[in-house]
Formats: sequence, C-alpha cells, structure tokens
Amino acid sequence: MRPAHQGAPGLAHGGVLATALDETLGSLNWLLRTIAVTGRLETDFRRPVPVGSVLHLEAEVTAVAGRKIYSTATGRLGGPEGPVAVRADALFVEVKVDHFIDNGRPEEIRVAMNDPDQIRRARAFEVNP
Ligand SMILES: CCCCCCCCCCCCCC(=O)SCCNC(=O)CCNC(=O)[C@H](O)C(C)(C)COP(=O)(O)OP(=O)(O)OC[C@H]1O[C@@H](n2cnc3c(N)ncnc32)[C@H](O)[C@@H]1OP(=O)(O)O
Repeated sequence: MRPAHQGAPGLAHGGVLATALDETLGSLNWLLRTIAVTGRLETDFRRPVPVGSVLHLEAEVTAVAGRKIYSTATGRLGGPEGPVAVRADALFVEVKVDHFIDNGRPEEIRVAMNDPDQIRRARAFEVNP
C-alpha cells in the first residue's frame, strides 16, 4: 500500500482495496480462458490496512454455472499467513468480446487482441493505480 492508496491519514482507502480485490478476482478469468465482467462484488473490511504495509491477495473460483462465475478473494496483512484484512465474494458474468467493442473503445480492444504476445494480451487491461 502506497501513499497514493491512502484514504484516512495513514490508512488505505476502501475503494482502492475493493479495486485490488476486483482485479485479483478478474485475473481468474484469464486462467479460465473466459472474458467476464464483475456483476456483483461484496466486500468485507475486517481490519484497517496501513499505508506502507504489504497486502497479500489470493483468489479462487468457487463455482461456475453457465455464464456465471462465482469467486472469492482474501487480502492478508504482511503475507500469506497474515491476519485477514479484507475479503470479497464476487459474481463475474461471461461476455463476448463484443461487450467491449460495443460499449468501450473498439480500437484498443482490437490492438490488444492482435498482439501476438499472450501475456501482454492477457494483461492489456490490468488496473494498477
Ligand atoms: C483481448 C480481449 C479483450 C477483452 C478485455 C477484457 C478486459 C477485462 C477487464 C476486467 C476488469 C475487471 C472487472 C471489472 O471491473 S468489469 C467492470 C465492471 N462491471 C461492469 O461494467 C458490468 C456491467 N454490467 C453488465 O454489463 C451486465 O449487467 C452483465 C454483462 C454483467 C450481465 O448482463 P447480460 O445481459 O449479459 O446477462 P444477464 O443480465 O442475463 O445476467 C446473466 C446471469 O447473471 C446474473 N446476474 C447478472 N448480474 C447479477 C448481479 N449483480 N447479481 C446477481 N446475479 C446477477 C443474472 O441473474 C443471470 O443469471 P441467470 O438468470 O442466467 O441464472
């Protein structure tokens, strides 16, 4: 957590933490080789997260039903064995690439899709505030 992630003095902003959880959960879709967007994100803030601390994030898919992907993410202070500070349950909904072409900026989607580098293609739209 860096100073740019601050909300209250010395503490991470909840919206930034929710973004981090959403991004971690969104990464699972690349592993499933599906394109999906967040339909629902329920976040629990259990402990304050100090600026300067390390937040260890992990996520897993809990169920898939048709286009619906249920997943959960946990953020622990300091490392994988640290106390749970934040967690989220999410529902992602699988969409066609047209979702982004029709609603977003089609040129950028096409450029990313045509990139021969698979890793760069997968991470083309990563948010890292
Ligand atoms: C190179 C490739 C490029 C690709 C770029 C990738 C970038 C990736 C970036 C990722 C960035 C990171 C992530 C981000 O930040 S993604 C950005 C934030 N999310 C969005 O902008 C999503 C906006 N919402 C929508 O577009 C639509 O509502 C979606 C697509 C989600 C569904 O509308 P659609 O008309 O398609 O489907 P449907 O309405 O028939 O619903 C289908 C099923 O889902 C169920 N349901 C839906 N919502 C909810 C809900 N809230 N709670 C409970 N259930 C819900 C619904 O009941 C139904 O269930 P069932 O009746 O079938 O049982």
